[in-house]
Amino acid sequence: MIQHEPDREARSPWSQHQEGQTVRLSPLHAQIDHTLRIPGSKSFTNRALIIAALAKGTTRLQGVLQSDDSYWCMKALRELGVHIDVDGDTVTVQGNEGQWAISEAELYVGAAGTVARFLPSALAIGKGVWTLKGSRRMSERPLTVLLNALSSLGCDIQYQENPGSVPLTLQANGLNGGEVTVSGAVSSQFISGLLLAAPYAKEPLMIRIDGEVVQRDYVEMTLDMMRAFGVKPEVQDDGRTIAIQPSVYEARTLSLEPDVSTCGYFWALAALTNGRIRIEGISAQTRQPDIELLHVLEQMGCTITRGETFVEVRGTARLKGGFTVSMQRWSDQTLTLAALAPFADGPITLTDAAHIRHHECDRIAAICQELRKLGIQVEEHEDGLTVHPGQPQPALLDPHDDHRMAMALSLIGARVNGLQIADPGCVSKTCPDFYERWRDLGVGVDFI
Ligand SMILES: O=C(O)C1=C[C@@H](OP(=O)(O)O)[C@@H](O)[C@H](O)C1
Ligand SMILES: C=C(OP(=O)(O)O)C(=O)O
Repeated sequence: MIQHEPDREARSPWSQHQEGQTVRLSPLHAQIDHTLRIPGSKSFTNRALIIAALAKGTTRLQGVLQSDDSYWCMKALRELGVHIDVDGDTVTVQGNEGQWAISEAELYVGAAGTVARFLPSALAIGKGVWTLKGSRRMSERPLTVLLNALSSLGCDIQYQENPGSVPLTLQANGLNGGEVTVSGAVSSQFISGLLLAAPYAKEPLMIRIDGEVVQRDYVEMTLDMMRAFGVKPEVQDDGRTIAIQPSVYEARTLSLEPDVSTCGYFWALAALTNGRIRIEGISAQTRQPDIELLHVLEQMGCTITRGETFVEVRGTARLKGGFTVSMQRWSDQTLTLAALAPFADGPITLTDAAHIRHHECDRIAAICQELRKLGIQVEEHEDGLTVHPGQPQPALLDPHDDHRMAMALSLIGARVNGLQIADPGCVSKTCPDFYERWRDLGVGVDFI
């Protein structure tokens, strides 16, 4: 029934659903008119945790996300001897000034791209031997570009199964400085990973970026977070070269923004059901690239109010389609738009997102497959898809063990009676209580 067996080991204790569950959704019983708060950004959470671990002093983070991705990040850091105290969404981290207390350990990164791509460089600055393991899917996701860069800077990497992927053993004796060239054409996280550790290289490190970077704003988020902890990256050559002097992160007290990628599902729900959703604690000026969704919702006929500390979306009786949009900068919302598209009055084409074939699943193939199960006409392209207007028919859908597939497809369940999604627990990667939130907004949610 479900083709893509979930990798249960990658679900953390913060996951809220049991094995074998399916969720059955039914349309809203009243129009949505709500103000919400959304948990902290996964991207800021894991950047802040890793920097705080490397910092001098005790950092206090507020608005930390509690989900699988942040759980595996904290667990790995704890296994490296970092003291982390969690009190709700407030987390205190005692920094190690770049010296890992435990010099031999096996670390599990789960299905978290941020942990798999940020931890190797942070380990490479230390002295020790560490084994990195991850979910089944993680061993298929690209890592070679980052690992080659680390090898060229003096880190020894042995692969246990396939060259260029986890599981692997990393033997480090400090990260050399100098120059390294890295491509961000498949993932921006390779560049972010190198940057996060760069202040602790033995000599100044110059990172040269080769070619176009997908989702470049995530690199800017990394640079912003480094600056917030007192390190001053020197960005030159239109952002293509970044120099980092040997320096130390200084502990801070920081409040993290809500996760705009998660906000996207809630704004899209208002768009789709002609409702109103205001999300507090976020400004449209955020660095998080998925905020771009607002422009497309506007183009589709929604009304957006951008306050200083909130963003509100009001839906429309008929969504407008008939356009093409490049998802290169904010591709985590590709699935959200693909799920809205059948309800628009013209086809929607999403382009420049070939890299999402390397995310939690091959997202382009997966969304096409699932939309077709609903009777929707879809064309798959190498770098995206075209979705045609149609009336989705209820079906049992497979989220391919991908949180964003489940959350995006759940939008359709707010309009189509009896839509079922297998393994709803996969939402715990970034939003463990997604279905409870959906239910609180009036969508019918039954676990069967
Ligand atoms: O650095 C980050 O926090 C992220 C970078 C992006 O990944 P890629 O650059 O690998 O596409 C994004 O899709 C992911 O959800 C978070
Ligand atoms: C691509 C994603 O995650 P990761 O950090 O694992 O790359 C995502 O959350 O959509």
